[in-house]
Order: sequence, then C-alpha cells, then structure tokens
Amino acid sequence: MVIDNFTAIIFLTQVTPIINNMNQVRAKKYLGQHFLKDMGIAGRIADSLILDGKTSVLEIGPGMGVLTQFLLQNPLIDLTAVELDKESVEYLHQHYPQLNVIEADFLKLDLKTIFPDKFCVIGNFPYNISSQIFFKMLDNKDSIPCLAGMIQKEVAERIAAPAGSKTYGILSVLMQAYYKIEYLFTVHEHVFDPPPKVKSAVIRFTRNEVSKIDCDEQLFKAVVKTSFNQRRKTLRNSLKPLVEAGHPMYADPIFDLRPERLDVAAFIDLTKRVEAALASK
Ligand SMILES: C[S@@+](CC[C@H](N)C(=O)[O-])C[C@H]1O[C@@H](n2cnc3c(N)ncnc32)[C@H](O)[C@@H]1O
Repeated sequence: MVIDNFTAIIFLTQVTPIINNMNQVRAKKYLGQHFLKDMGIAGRIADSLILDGKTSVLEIGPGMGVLTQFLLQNPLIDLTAVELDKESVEYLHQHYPQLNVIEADFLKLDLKTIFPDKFCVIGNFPYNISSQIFFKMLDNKDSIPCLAGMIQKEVAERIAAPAGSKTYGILSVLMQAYYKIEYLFTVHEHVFDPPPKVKSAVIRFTRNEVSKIDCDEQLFKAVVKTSFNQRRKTLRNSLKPLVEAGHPMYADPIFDLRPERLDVAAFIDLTKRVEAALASK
C-alpha cells in the first residue's frame, strides 16, 4: 500500500491511542495542564502537608502522578485523587493501579459524601480554577485542617497579602480569617512541560485552632464580598446594598475607609456593626 502524506496524517490520527507513543499525556491548555518535571520540587510539595497521624488526603489534578508517587509512599497518607482528564486517568490506572482515582471535576465533587470526616488537600492545582478551589475549600473549612499546593505566584501573594496592600482582597480576608497562611517557596517556569507564562508558588494553609470569627459567619462573608465589590469606593458607599444610605451606623469614621485598609479583626468589627444595624430595622 502506498501512503501519501495526507493519508498518513489521517491514519495516525485514527490510531493514536489514549496514551500516546511517548507514553505521556498530551498537555491540554484548557485543563491548565503544565506537568512538573522536577522530582525534587515534587517531593518538597508532597512533604509540605502537616499531618496529624493517619490522614485522608485528596490530591486535585494528579496528571501523570509526579506528586502522587511521593504521596503513595507516605504511610500516614490515605490517598484519593480527582482528575478531570480522561487521558490522565488512563495513565494513572496503568502506572499506579493501587491509586483510588475519581474521574471528575473537583468543583462538582460532593466532598462530604467522599470524606465524611476530616481530610487534607494537596496538588499542583490547575491555575485557571485556583480561586474556585479556595472558595470550595472555605465552604468545607470545618473538614479541612490543612491544604498545601502549587498555584500561580501572583495568586499566592494576593492571598497572603497583608491589609493595606494593593492586592489584598476577598480571598485574602476570608482565607486569613480561618487559616494560617505560609508562602513556602517560588517555582520557576522552566521546571514544567509545557512551561506556563507565569511563575508559581507553593503555599500552605493550616486551619486556626481557635476561631477568630465571633460574629455571624454568613454575614461576615457577605460584608467582605460587598465591601470589595467596589474596592475603590469607601465602605459608606460600597455597603449600601446591605444597609441603606443615611443609616446612623455610617456616622462612624471607619466608613470613610476603603476595604483594603481593614484587617480580619476590623472586618469582624464591621460585621457586628452591620448586624446591629440590620437588627435595629
Ligand atoms: C498544573 S496540572 C498538574 C499535573 C500534575 N499534578 C503535575 O504536577 O504534573 C493540573 C492538573 O489538574 C487537572 N484538572 C484541571 N481541571 C480540573 C478539575 N476541574 N478537576 C480535577 N482536575 C482538574 C488537569 O487535567 C491537570 O492534570
């Protein structure tokens, strides 16, 4: 049989197996796939969780298992992985048959059903959904004592930013309210295949043993989100959707401030004022 170039391309496309000839998963941009090549860094990330005895751990986005291989070796870790990419799941089944891997979107996972008790979270996270991962973590904060992983450096800096800094925002306040945050180390682009356009960072969150939040938690979240929805405005202007303009509450000079000036304690105080104003209606 004579195969011209065109026929050869069709032929190759049709017979390309799920795992390609290199026995590697082909990186897909829409899934945020940047595979870590550096075993030293993978080992450091896998070691960064703080474990209190034998612990259930969820790895988000194991890809080809560069972190997974270290996690599976740790006798304290009872590992489950969630991976959205079918090709990666096939790869994991072949290379790590002992791994419990769920083929699903982490954001749609019912965590309470899978982990009725406490569990930790780890991963070299898909950067396109890192904020959503943290909001989901906050929704499950009572079950998650520790999370460690790699995200975009800029996002890690933003979450760890102190009050008063330009990048301080909703996630900084909410995560700092419930977790101790440690920026562990920076990771350069060249250790990934394909390299991302941005630098990365490994960050760790450890749940505060004593809750700082002694106000209504739902209202606290609403006050933080509403305040930052218009971050260039003063609190007097931005909080109007919660408490109507002209309310006596606004006489206090705290409402002259922009939201980035307030640390967690000040947001708790603000929430109590809003709560009192709503109760006095
Ligand atoms: C940055 S890659 C990291 C892969 C691997 N852990 C590594 O370090 O080489 C992110 C991984 O998350 C997976 N992923 C993307 N979106 C996901 C989602 N919504 N739920 C679960 N996994 C997802 C991707 O398929 C990819 O394998």
